[in-house]
Amino acid sequence: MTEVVPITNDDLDLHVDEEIKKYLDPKAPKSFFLFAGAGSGKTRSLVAALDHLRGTMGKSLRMRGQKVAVITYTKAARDEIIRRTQFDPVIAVSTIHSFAWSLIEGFNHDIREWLRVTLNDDILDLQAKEAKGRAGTKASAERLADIASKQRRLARLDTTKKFVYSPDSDNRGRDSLNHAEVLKLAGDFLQTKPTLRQILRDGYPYILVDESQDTNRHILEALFAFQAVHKDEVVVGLFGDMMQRIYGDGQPGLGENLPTDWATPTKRLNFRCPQRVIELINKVREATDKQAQIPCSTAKEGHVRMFVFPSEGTDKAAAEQAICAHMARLTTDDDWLNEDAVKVLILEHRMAALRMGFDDLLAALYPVTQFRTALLDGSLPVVNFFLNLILPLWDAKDDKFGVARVIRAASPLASVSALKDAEDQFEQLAKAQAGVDALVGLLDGNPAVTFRDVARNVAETGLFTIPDLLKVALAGANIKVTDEDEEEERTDRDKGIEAFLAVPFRQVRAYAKYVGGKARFDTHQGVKGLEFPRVMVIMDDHEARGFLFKYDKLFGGGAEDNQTASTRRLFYVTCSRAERSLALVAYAENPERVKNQLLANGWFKPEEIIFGLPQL
Ligand SMILES: Nc1ncnc2c1ncn2[C@@H]1O[C@H](COP(=O)(O)OP(=O)(O)OP(=O)(O)O)[C@@H](O)[C@H]1O
Repeated sequence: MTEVVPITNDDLDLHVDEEIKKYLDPKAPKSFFLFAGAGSGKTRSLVAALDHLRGTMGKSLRMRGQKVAVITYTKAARDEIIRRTQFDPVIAVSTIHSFAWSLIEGFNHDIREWLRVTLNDDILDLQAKEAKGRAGTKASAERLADIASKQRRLARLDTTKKFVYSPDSDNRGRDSLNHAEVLKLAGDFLQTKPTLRQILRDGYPYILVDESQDTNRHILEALFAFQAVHKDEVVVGLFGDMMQRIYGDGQPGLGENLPTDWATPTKRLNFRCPQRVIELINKVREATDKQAQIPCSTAKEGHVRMFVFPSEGTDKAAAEQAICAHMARLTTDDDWLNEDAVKVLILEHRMAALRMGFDDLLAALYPVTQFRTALLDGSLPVVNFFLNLILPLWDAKDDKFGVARVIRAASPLASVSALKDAEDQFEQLAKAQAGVDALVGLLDGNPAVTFRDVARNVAETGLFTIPDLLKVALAGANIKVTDEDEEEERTDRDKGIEAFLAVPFRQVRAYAKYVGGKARFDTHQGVKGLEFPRVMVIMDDHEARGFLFKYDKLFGGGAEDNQTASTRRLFYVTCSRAERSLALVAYAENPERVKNQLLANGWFKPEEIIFGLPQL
């Protein structure tokens, strides 16, 4: 095992930031591609570049009405960069979807014609498939429905005056564009419309893209085309790491065959991880581009342990608790015993839901495609009725001011107009109080109360206005479905809400913690760009039921294919989040095979691999 030795000179990569400053010189702009390993300070270099631009160019950019465009992968990353650049309006930070929409919004005629061609092509394609396929099958029924829906949309095009889009919603309106269309439209328009390229050049002479290994390929290709035409007037700067490409949207060979006028600075240090973690991620990376990182001078030795359990028959909660205790002893870091101080990475939201206790809630609503995004970001109205009104009210039951706050803000019984119209205001307020008492009476000491019980209770007292979708579900609650055909006719949405209403109300608390970002759990994919002192990575193919990633295959010496490669990249991302110590937990179908492979591939020392419950 090649040991990594910390560097004595942490300035090894300092020249990169200086070079970037030169590329940003408006008299000699040079586009660049800064690709480097995890924790090497790419985001830091991005912020340094922005600070430099604000300091040297801020005034002239403002005078010309220009801005620096920064494209981030997530909203959280966007907010972080906005914060780190002190909310300076000259820095326009957006996610790829907002950026794309800002380019094409208002080009209604061009959008219409683009959609006309695209929809026609799609319909022809589907019709050809239908002609070849078998009639009467599920696939055929879906194809026919798809054709009909595209034809309806086509017929509507001429009456659509203005196309609308929101980067943060499901865009289900008549005149809405969907997320994929907006990215493709922006990509196509930028490639084919010189006017749009000029608008972009005049508005944004600097375009910096973070996490560009995962940035949508249509937009990246268009940015390359844009840069090629305006290379002496603009700078496009791409930041990223191909080893951290974990979404399918990016450009696979990004960085290969870069135009010769692009600069390619790189960084070799890792400022985040301890030595042992860097040694591991260098090994993991060996199978791809062999880029090895060097620890910075202050890097501690650090700890890594790999725990392997059979996927069947293991009490996972107990195992994970024992691992925390073991890690606390091994690292002499008692924060491993503090739930809130350990970041636990799971593959699927379901794995967090099971561990936290909102699995029924998730299982009911997650399958409803139109609900999914809102469910995971905490903005789904049918759940938020319980989350934002009922839960805070119940929590405030012993605090009369707290109760009054919720009631005044949201109860129609205590609204200004209700009180004004009431003959007797005290009587009116007593009605609201009776509603509160009925609700608290139902919830107190009664863990089995379901969302439906709560909704009915509130509907009876009129304490809050029930969202329409819940009203629909309550209306149908007593009607039994008589046969399979009838069941088929019901929408997934209605079935999902019905299942949700049968779930115990108390699951909403754990759900609130998870979507509020306060849980110790996060997904493997969701922590890209972040860092935590103690990281536990849970790898459980069976529980995750995923088909994109398979840890059994990565650890068990399976064939080297796309799935193994993407799992290896995901593993690299998760391991490289650790600032101090790292516990890896694999629930394997064949622990014996995993054991032999792990011992053979040299990623871990024998004493770092633990089978079954660790001894304290
Ligand atoms: N030159 C430096 N001196 C001291 N600390 C640094 C330096 N560069 C980066 N860091 C620190 O190292 C950590 C990782 O930096 P950063 O998040 O910018 O890396 P990254 O390359 O964007 O990582 P990743 O690709 O893993 O998301 C941060 O805590 C950052 O403050």
